[in-house]
Amino acid sequence: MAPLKPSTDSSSGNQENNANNNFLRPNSAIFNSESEEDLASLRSKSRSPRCSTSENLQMLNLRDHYEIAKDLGRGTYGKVVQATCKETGTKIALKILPKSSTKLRDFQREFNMSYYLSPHASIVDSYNVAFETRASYVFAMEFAPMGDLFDSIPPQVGMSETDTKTVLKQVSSALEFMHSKKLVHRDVKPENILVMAPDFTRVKLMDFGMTRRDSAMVRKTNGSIPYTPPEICEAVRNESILVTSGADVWAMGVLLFCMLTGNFPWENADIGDIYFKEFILWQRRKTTKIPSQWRKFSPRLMKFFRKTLDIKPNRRSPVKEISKYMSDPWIVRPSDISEHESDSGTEAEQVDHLSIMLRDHGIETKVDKRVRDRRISEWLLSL
Ligand SMILES: Nc1ncnc2c1ncn2[C@@H]1O[C@H](COP(=O)(O)OP(=O)(O)OP(=O)(O)O)[C@@H](O)[C@H]1O
Repeated sequence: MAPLKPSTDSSSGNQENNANNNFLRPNSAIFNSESEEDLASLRSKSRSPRCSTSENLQMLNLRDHYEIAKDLGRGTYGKVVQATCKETGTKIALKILPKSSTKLRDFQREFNMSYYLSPHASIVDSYNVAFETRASYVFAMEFAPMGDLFDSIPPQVGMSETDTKTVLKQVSSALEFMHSKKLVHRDVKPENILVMAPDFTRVKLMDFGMTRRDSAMVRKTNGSIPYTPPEICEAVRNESILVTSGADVWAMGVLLFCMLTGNFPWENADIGDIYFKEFILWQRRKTTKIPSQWRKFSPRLMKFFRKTLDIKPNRRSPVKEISKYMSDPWIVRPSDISEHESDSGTEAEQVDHLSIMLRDHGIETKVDKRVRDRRISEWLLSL
């Protein structure tokens, strides 16, 4: 089981772009101009513009208008700073994306998405403020004094069941809202959930840089992190991939595991990852043995995981399904789990079991790794 580390960390499973560590950046392919206009007009219908917007970027000197207090976080190409507006005294967060690594179109898309979605209670409130400086594009959003959820998950311990349920209820509501608008977030992870109250009764989804229309085709330009679903992990660089809400459902399942354990379930949802392989064998009912790191969960929660973490995106439950499990216990005490373990073998036995099954299905291990992994994935999908 992989210890929980920030998923921008190069050790968190990024295989393709570790060198420049840009695997979480928005893809450049994507929204056609028609969709872009749709969003802009929807946004202006729902909220009234107050000042410089992404369609009409004003050139400003940042420090003339804002007092910068400190860095709140750095993404791959940009950063977020805490600032106070000199004119109004309002404390805000500014997302600053350098022009050297950000296309205007990508900036506009992210700002428009954030602003359009922000009326939802569990989505970060974006102000209608976007401008450019000599070197950067900038937009404003509400400031979250408690930072992001990643820092609230005790490593290798996890959060309490109550707090996890409180968070998940809000995140699933935000995702349900996005999915109802045919939008897919595509970057659900603790670093993109802001904590607004110490008891987690107010958390907010943020960072819409990767958000795209459901059913759009995008190119894979980024590597994989533990939240990336298998259908995207297996795609090669520049391959066209279909955007589906199932990607958010998968990431939500991984997020739930991380919150309850303080660990990642695997580094990559790729058949070359032993922890993923073990889980999928159980998920596809090829073994009744629950992998060890999942044994603290109740049968009801395992049922939810089985429906959420399905290899086939179209078989995954919609995010709202989580509401059916909210009143169930999720964690069983260690004394309650012997029953789950009764049919277990060692992890090594399970891996042997997989190798034998692969051999029985004619999948050689001496072919090129990518070809082999693709064949294994195809075989698993056909089970
Ligand atoms: N409104 C805010 N209030 C407080 N902290 C924030 C706020 N927005 C962002 N942060 C912090 O800054 C970090 C980076 O922000 P963000 O995810 O928007 O940047 P990014 O460049 O898109 O990152 P990534 O590389 O993950 O895509 C967040 O993980 C969070 O810790």
